[in-house]
Amino acid sequence: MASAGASPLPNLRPKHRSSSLRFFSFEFPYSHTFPNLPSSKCPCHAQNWKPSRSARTIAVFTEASRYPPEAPWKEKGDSPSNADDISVLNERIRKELGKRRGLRSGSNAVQSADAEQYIKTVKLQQRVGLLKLKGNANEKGGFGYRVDPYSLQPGDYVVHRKVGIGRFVAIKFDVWKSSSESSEYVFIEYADGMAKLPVKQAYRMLYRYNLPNENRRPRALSKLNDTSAWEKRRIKGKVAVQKMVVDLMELYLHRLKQKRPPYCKTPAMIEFVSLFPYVPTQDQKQAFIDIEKDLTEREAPMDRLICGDVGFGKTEVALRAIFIVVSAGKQAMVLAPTIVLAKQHYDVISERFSSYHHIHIGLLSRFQTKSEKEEHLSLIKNGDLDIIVGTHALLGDRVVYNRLGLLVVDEEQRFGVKQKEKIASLKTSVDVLTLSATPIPRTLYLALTGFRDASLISTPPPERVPIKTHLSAYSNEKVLSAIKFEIDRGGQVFYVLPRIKGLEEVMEFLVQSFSDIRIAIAHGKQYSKQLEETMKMFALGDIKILICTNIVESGLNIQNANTIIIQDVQQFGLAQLYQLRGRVGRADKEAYAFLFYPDKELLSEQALERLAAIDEYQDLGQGFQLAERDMGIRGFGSIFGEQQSGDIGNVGVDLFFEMLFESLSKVDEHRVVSVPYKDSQLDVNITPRLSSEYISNIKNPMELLDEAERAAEIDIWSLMQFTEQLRQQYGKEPRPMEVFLKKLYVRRMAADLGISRIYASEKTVAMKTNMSKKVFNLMSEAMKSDIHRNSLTYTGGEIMAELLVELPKEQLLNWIFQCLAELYSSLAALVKY
Ligand SMILES: Nc1ncnc2c1ncn2[C@@H]1O[C@H](COP(=O)(O)OP(=O)(O)OP(=O)(O)O)[C@@H](O)[C@H]1O
Repeated sequence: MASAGASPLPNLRPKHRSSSLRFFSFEFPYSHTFPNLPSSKCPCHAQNWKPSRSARTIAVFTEASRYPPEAPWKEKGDSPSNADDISVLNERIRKELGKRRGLRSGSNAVQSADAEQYIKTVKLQQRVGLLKLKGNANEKGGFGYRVDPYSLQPGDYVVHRKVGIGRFVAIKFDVWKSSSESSEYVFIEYADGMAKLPVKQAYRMLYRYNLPNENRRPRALSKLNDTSAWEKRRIKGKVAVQKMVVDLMELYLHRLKQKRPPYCKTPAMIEFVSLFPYVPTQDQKQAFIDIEKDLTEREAPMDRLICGDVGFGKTEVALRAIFIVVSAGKQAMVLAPTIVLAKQHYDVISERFSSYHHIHIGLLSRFQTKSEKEEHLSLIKNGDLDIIVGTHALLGDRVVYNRLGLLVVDEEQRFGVKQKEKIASLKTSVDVLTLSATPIPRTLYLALTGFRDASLISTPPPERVPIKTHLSAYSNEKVLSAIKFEIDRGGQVFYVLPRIKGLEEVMEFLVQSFSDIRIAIAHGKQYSKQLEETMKMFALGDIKILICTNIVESGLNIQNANTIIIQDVQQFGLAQLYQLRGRVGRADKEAYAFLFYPDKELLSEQALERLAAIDEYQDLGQGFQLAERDMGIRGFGSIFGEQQSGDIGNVGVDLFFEMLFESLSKVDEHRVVSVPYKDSQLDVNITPRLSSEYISNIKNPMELLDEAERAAEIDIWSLMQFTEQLRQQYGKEPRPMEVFLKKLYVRRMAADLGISRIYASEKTVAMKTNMSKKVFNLMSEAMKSDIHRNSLTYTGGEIMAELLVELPKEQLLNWIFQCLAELYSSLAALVKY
């Protein structure tokens, strides 16, 4: 049987275009494609096509069909084939739905009843989370992200929910127009004037304008007298937030549909647990319970995020998950972002599993020779390795697993787009545990309760002491005395620079003073063997001082290294600095971080602010506060993916978060219940007559029309595929056919939007719908065309449109098509079950 998805079939062109092209007849007995039409190269192609059972002869040619054939029936006034309404809509559908369909097969992935139950559970769980947040409300002035106006400094950028981005000037006493009493006002500069806001109102409406990237500033200030541009940005942000939430929810629902038998609770676990040399913290205990439940009580594969500050003990959580899976005879893969970290994980795992001789552990690394690598690949394939550790190389096609059960991903945000896609595709078939050292704000975590499986480790292991951080201008003496102190107490030192250039110079300087100890250089451009050797010797304690770049940034755990010196600290980002500092203080010894800048005079205001923050947040676990203030967005990235920075840029992080909370807590209100296609009625009396020229060119025209109807009945994706392929084969259709197709699109879109009937009377178009007013508001707000938006109103169960004039039938159909297409573009932001 020919498989359309696997090998693209040759493309079709109509017979009348044969002159310059080689074409031949092709007997095509039974295919996944629909009759007469060719397969496209789309990976999702033909997913929904029910094959026609009859054998048929089709024309095939060898040239790619990038250029749709020119249609002989093209009429004056026809829109060019690549920019008409249908192709614009098709393109959008492909863009918006394509990715999701790659991840989820079938359009009815989740049954409405399942979804209902799930939404209920989520709401319940979330209420608990939100209650906890409200419990903290007094300390933080509510769980919103609004700013305390008194904390603003002149020049700070702020966002007013209704007006947009401005610059804070001052808080001063002033009088309100007619009143003689003076009170305090917040003065904000906008592009076209100064706004004066009562302090009380400022508390309700103002946000700080933060961006994920600390160096970015808003492109322009908003205008007081024309808020339309701001309004557009705000709505864009709101819809983006909604889409993210719905996407998260759909992924979750989809995953719940996947099934695998739960793992057995193994008695051997008791022994494994007893071999952990520490008393776990409360948060660790909870995380152990969470993963054990995921693996042994649930049928849906696990997709849990273990989120915790640097050095707070996430690794043990992963080790226990690995133990459960491996004890059941499955393989576990541990994926690390760098080879140095992969090696460290390998060492830790080998040590922790050292009493289990039957569990075989392997490290796939670029340090290995070709034959070593081949050997490892065959061990993995034959199932002779139970735990496989490595970098992204483990995701390559050459790595064939025997019975992969668990994937542990360390610091997923550090992998590339392709690798993340691969990880996402694995999530439907294996259990996945993701470790993230980037703290997520507690508020975000609690608000997400129920939407994303996450365990938060926010308490440090006992006896951990805060890292003593010293920030000062560079001096040789300070460097030497810090190193001397550490070496004298038997410890080791990280010496970090922002660039490779300069490492040698530091080396020369240090060997003069510490000639009797081993000092080495490490950076990412070194030969792998050399780097491996250096890291190994540093881990063993043979090397006492490691001069390096931020290659040591995340995850490295060397308990005896308790002093870190960071030179040219102003060149590092706050998050990076936080991670770097976390390399020390990973045991119960007091640890020190010395942060040196060259000369305070040379530092920008921003750099000073950043450094002040790292200085301020020295206590253990303050990473979370830091996250809340400056890098919440990174933690946010590990929950939602990183693509949203553009949307966030529109409104700033704080307002974006607030919108996110609103959207999360209202997810059940933003729900569209589709109606069956057959029940969606279009009462616009227009019957297109296909020309004989067009019909004569088509084999089985009646069947083609039936196919179109069937495609529309399946879903919009199928209808899009149908029209695209029709055009590939026959060129842009003549107007009557376009009308026919548009009617199908209108009914399909209407059905998806929960619209059961569309009818017109003089200048009025009415659409009977089950959608709520809230949903209608969201959809119409997001409409790009003012004309469409302004003409629509919602009155209990009906959307009414008032047109300026009564339109002829065909134009009316076009209007309805456009209007629905606009409403349709918000569908991704709505729950659709
Ligand atoms: N409950 C505990 N009590 C004392 N020490 C612990 C405890 N849990 C873990 N540790 C130790 O703390 C150190 C840091 O733990 P681990 O490497 O798991 O941190 P992590 O959260 O993975 O940090 P990173 O994000 O930096 O990788 C390890 O040496 C580990 O053995």
